[in-house]
Amino acid sequence: MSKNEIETYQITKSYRGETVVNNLSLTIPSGCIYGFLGPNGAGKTTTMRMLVGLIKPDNGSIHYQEKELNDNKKELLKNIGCFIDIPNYYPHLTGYENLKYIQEVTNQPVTEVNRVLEIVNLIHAKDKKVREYSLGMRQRLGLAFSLLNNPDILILDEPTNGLDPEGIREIRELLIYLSKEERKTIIVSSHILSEIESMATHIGMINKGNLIYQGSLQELYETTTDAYTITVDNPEKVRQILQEQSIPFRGNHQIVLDISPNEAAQINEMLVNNGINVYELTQSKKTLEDVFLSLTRKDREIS
Ligand SMILES: Nc1ncnc2c1ncn2[C@@H]1O[C@H](COP(=O)(O)OP(=O)(O)OP(=O)(O)O)[C@@H](O)[C@H]1O
Repeated sequence: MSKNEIETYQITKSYRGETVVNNLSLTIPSGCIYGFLGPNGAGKTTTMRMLVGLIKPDNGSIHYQEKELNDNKKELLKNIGCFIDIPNYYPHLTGYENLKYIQEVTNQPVTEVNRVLEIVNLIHAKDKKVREYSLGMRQRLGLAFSLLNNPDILILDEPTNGLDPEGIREIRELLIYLSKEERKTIIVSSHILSEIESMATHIGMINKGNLIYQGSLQELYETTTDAYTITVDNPEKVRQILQEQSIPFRGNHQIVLDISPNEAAQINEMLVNNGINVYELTQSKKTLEDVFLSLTRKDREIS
């Protein structure tokens, strides 16, 4: 198996002269959970529609294990399960009957229906009519659709949208299970950053159709600094020392520095050597939300 399951090369899509996905090159390693992040209207759904062949890029190409999507559509799509918008269910039919319909149309073994209902934890509700399902149950039924035929790749557009914390937790645990136990490669989009943070191994962030970050979650944390708040006996003198040393800081009432743990130790020592009593040096880890906002801010400054 190739190291990268999915690669896009500079894909672009415009609607009525407006570019909504711009030269986007994504690299999605095999077996990862790739959190695809971006604010509303960033181009996530459009990208995912291109990934599953629902729409074609105007430029660029999409490859699954080095095979071009357009040239091998039938073969490749068999191995991709997707959840882009909640499927149109037959509300008067049960969950089981809805899945059975698709199973028959797509000519899959009948055992697939119970298998996927078990995975998404709907087996107990399989004989309930879909119109009686909660939103969370409908979302999970949508995931069951994507799991029919046991694809290696799952492309899921905001599967936690509109769910309560319990529903979100269930989907998160399900995706972690599918990744770890069933070795699936999963692309999952969201604008709930903390959600993605708790399950993704890799991150792609887009803003206005442009890629602003891509890499492992680990790398993202390593390349970003933490915020340190310092409490001292003489804040005025500390501000003066920091200015003299050209060390940037922020905060009106408190002194906050965006620095690495090593730099924090050095600054602490330097302040003590200057006769300052340092009462407290508190580290607050940046959340993905902080990182995202600072990256989009940078992107805005550039554009
Ligand atoms: N079929 C279409 N025709 C015209 N414009 C479109 C079409 N599909 C998407 N757009 C526009 O493309 C932009 C990106 O939309 P897209 O749905 O891909 O973003 P998104 O990141 O998924 O946003 P959200 O989180 O709100 O779902 C939006 O400005 C949207 O209005």
